[in-house]
Amino acid sequence: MTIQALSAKDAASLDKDLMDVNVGGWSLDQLMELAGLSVSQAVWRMHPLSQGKRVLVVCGPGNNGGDGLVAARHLKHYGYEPTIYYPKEGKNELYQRLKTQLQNLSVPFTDDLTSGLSQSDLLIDAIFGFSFGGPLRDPFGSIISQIENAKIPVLSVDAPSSWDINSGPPSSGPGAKFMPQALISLTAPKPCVKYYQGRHFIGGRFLTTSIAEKYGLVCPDYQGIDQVVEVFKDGDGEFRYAPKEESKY
Ligand SMILES: NC(=O)C1=CN([C@@H]2O[C@H](COP(=O)(O)OP(=O)(O)OC[C@H]3O[C@@H](n4cnc5c(N)ncnc54)[C@H](O)[C@@H]3O)[C@@H](O)[C@H]2O)[C@H](O)CC1
Ligand SMILES: [K+]
Repeated sequence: MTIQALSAKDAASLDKDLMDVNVGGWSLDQLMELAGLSVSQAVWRMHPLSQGKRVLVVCGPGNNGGDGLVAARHLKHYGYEPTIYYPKEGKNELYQRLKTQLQNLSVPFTDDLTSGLSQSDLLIDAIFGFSFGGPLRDPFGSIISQIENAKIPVLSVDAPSSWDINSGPPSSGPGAKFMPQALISLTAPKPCVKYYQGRHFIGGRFLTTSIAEKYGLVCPDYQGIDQVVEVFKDGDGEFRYAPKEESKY
């Protein structure tokens, strides 16, 4: 079965449905916890501890950044050594709580991206997700330039930051050459995945059949306790779930 993409507008609307007390019934904290847990499991799959424990988590000011903060906490418990680069901190209490949780685990925060990059084995791009709208405002142009030239693998959360959610990478400037090694789409891939080449996971195990049907989606075929499922591009460029017997999990 092919996997349908979710436009930026539909992703925001689906998010609202999930959090409607009479529709999905979820709170933002719950969704973010599951999203961040999925990100941490994608790291476990693509970059096991044996490939290096030092993970630089670059967080943006919105909920994409919140997913990164949650993922960092789980990674710390798995035995990784996360460091957070959070140049524009989100203002609401949820982000402050996530930050306190990390500080209580002695997870360091750095304001030096250059050193962070040189001292890490993997980077998590949790800068922007489905609410990104270009062009990049300061200080993110130079941050994206540094990340797209990074020598370490990158896992992007929900979308490669700086890419337009619907139309993909910018034609020039920061982000034009950005092609992360791995991507985890939350709930469903966004249309920009058409331009993406790399390892691709889906996570955010909170979709139900009725909400999926409303948006023309298929619930990902999660196996057992997994919070991620890997997807593959077939010869027609369509994304498909791995058949059950071929699942790596
Ligand atoms: N249902 C789900 O799948 C869930 C996904 N989650 C994650 O939430 C993000 C979307 O979060 P949101 O807060 O709406 O927005 P973003 O984090 O994408 O970004 C908003 C943030 O970025 C600033 N910004 C936007 N454009 C620019 C720009 N050109 N230059 C600089 N700054 C920009 C804007 O001002 C805001 O501050 C989704 O992708 C998932 O990762 C939830 O965690 C759970 C449910
Ligand atoms: K991102």
